[in-house]
Amino acid sequence: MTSQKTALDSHVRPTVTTGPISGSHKVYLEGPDGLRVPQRRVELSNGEHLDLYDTSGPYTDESATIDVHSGLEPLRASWVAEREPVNGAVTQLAYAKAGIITKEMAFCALREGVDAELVRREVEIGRAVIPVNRCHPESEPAIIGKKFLVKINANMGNSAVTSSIEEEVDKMVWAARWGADTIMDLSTGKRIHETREWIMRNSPVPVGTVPIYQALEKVNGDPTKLSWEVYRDTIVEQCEQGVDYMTVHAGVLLRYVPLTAKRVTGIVSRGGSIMAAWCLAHHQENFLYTNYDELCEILRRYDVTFSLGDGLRPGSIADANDEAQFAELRTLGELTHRARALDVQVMIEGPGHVPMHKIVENVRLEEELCGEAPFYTLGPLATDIAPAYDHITSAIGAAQIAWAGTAMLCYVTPKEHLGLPNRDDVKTGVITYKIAAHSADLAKGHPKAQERDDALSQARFEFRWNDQFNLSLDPDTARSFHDETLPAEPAKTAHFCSMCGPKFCSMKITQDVRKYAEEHNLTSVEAIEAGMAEMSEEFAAQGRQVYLPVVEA
Ligand SMILES: C[C@H]1O[C@@H](n2cnc3c(N)ncnc32)[C@H](O)[C@@H]1O
Ligand SMILES: Cc1ncc(COP(=O)(O)O)c(N)n1
Ligand code: MET
Ligand code: SF4
Ligand SMILES: [Zn+2]
Repeated sequence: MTSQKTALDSHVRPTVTTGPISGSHKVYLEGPDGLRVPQRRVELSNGEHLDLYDTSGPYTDESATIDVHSGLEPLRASWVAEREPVNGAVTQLAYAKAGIITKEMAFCALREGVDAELVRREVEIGRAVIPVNRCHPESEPAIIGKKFLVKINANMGNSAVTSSIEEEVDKMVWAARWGADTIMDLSTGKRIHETREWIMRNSPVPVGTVPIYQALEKVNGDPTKLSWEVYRDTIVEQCEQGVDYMTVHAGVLLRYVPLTAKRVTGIVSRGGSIMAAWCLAHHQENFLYTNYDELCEILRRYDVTFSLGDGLRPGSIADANDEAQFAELRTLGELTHRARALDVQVMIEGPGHVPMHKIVENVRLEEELCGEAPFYTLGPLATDIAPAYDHITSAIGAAQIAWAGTAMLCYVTPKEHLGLPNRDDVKTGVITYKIAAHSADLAKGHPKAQERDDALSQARFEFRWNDQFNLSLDPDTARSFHDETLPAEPAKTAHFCSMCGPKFCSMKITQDVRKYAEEHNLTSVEAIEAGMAEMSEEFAAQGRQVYLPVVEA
């Protein structure tokens, strides 16, 4: 285990422990121009190994941040410094339009095992984004788009009620370690700027924020006191700090607010409710909408990606796919095209609470209205009735919406609707969403997705217990569950576990069947049938039983 330190204020220096995920270590994929992409390699007991394509890898043997703070240059520092603007812009979108493959694009291509030209092309047409602020050189670029692996985001940040800087940095490290592709700092409590500074300088993954939260804090929590000027100063401050993408609720228009009046749960988006309150109090159009061009200009200077917020998303099954939600989506479509014309990258945030039969319509409409900009959805929860299990209710919706084309899934933790998640909740949320994202990758037929399932299944069938654990999303928990009943070392190669015991282990019986067939040269159907009867007697003599298949005449 290593402990990470930074050169920031020593009075609040958090000590964060990271360490390898069981049975794996860090290796590098080598690309052109000295490009190196960290990967997590699992060494198997049969002498093989598997490089996991789906994990960034920094928190395996060591963290990327150790590199940063051990005096090595941050990954992207020279990439950013060497580059000239194109058409006055420094965004990945501008470079892609100019036909340039940036280092970030090459890095993403290597990481995903695809051609760099595919990455450039998808960025150019806006179907993928690479959120990489020029001022966040520490981060390892990731590509978000439906042609690529489904990504997951982990939310964190303090609230006025609880949490400290140490706890929030700890959550960031924990989220990245278990496989979050991006994180969002949604702090609304004390020391927002300082908390974010700690997260930014230590995070190896892109960081998103919702700037209206900090703007509201600056006016003491009174939404009516907000103004474009306060907001603009806040985003410039966050751009300078290196925030890679920002949620902007510019689609909550004054005339849409009444559409929520008859909803069961009204406006559940924090940003959405703040903007609705401002619009009504001033009876003016949303200042994010009216100042949108200037907003684009600012984000363009840093290459910050828009995450156009779904301020009117449904917060209950009853409110799903209603007029308020889709009216806002149409406006987000307009804003997408305006930002793209100015070379600013765009993602679109999506719901929320949606029953399964209403999920696909959300994706198709988003694609149509927003020119296939990457969809970034919060779950959605497929039912409202299981508080304390909303990581599950939402993973059901998340797997389906990802299969239908959502590019990034925002996790939901077991604490949703109940309180601020802690570090354990962060891990549960991340693992749950890795399951949803990977299930979608499999169903979408991503060429590398099945490799891992096959490797784990093979290990399982061959009773290589340690390999089964090490190939899993959460080796620690898998191992501890197994060891709860069979902790002794020999059990790690035993041909059974405590579920069925030695005589009823179906995989063990299958192996016996195969072995017997091989030994008796039972290669034809007739021979197998003859052999089965014989084997049955042999097994019976050992006090075991096999059921012979009934073969129709
Ligand atoms: C949009 C989503 O963001 C989540 N959310 C809002 N604030 C925080 C926080 N500080 N930590 C974790 N999740 C948060 C809520 O769960 C909401 O559903
Ligand atoms: C996928 C997604 N949707 C929304 C938000 C913002 O939260 P809010 O809209 O409640 O301010 C978010 N951070 N991520
Ligand atoms: N659970 C709510 C939702 O579905 C969010 C509550 S906290 C802003 O969006
Ligand atoms: S999660 Fe809690 S604080 Fe947030 S909207 Fe729901 S009830 Fe309100
Ligand atoms: Zn909710």
